[in-house]
Amino acid sequence: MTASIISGKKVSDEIRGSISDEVKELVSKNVVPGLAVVLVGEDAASQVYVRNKEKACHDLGFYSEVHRLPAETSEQQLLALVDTLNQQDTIDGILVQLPLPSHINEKSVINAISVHKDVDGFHPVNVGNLVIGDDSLLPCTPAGVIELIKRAGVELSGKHAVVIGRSNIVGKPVSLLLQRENATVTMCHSRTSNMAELARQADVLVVAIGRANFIDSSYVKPGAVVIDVGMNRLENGKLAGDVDFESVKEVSGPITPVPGGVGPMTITMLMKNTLTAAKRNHGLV
Ligand SMILES: Nc1nc2c(c(=O)[nH]1)N[C@@H](CN(C=O)c1ccc(C(=O)N[C@@H](CCC(=O)O)C(=O)O)cc1)CN2
Repeated sequence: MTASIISGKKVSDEIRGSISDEVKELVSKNVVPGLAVVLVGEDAASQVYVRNKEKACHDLGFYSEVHRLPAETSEQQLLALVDTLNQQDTIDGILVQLPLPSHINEKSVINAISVHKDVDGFHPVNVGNLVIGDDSLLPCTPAGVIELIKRAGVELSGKHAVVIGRSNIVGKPVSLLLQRENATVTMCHSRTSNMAELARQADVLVVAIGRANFIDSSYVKPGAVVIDVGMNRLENGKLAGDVDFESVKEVSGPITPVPGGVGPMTITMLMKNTLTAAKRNHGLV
């Protein structure tokens, strides 16, 4: 039997509806959440994502600034812009779109963003708070993954979750958030020798490896929930996830599609973080 689809678009629209209502309330108090997005270079995928973020801001009534800088921008020039945005009262959240050109040190840039305006949740202080379980701005894609699982009605407590991939922006934080929901978490990565065997033990399988259609049905326990974080642009221009959707949906439980799954949730969680930052910056929480 074909699996049910977890629609990130549908869940995202529901959450954005709530965000829009909250923004209207804030605006009535003369508070307009402001997001600054910085894009360095001409990476095509990044341009799409930044455009999606800008549109979400406009749709939800946020103030939005997008700074599009040439690829030749120096690290110092970028750091100077971040410093200016840190001090700008109309800006509650700042993000610098990744990846950056190789001559710029990503860690230096992330560290330069004010912790309170770090709506990506990448700053070491926010990451540290995530690790120890303290309140923090959460990284958007991991937070979106958890929200999708919960809204699909999946109980995580006591379940075995297997995360394939250990990146700083997805694999590691999503593993921590799954633990926070009392799942038992196995993290697989490029050096894992028995990945398929471990993946088949998962009640919930989260895949974030950046390899198109890599995970087929041989990695999936019948009925397991499958969350595909992959975002791979194929030579024909189409988007593919890390999961071979057509094969896996015949054995899995609820599964996210690509596009229309985790991607829209990333943007929505960014809007949620920006709203939270705005309320905090104005002493409303
Ligand atoms: N500073 C950041 N950089 C990057 C992040 C991030 O969270 N912060 N994450 C990824 C890219 N990403 C956000 O920027 C992102 C990826 C995909 C989507 C999305 O909406 N995908 C759509 C399809 C879009 C398309 O047509 O290509 C979908 O899956 O339905 C949004 C955001 C790396 N960089």
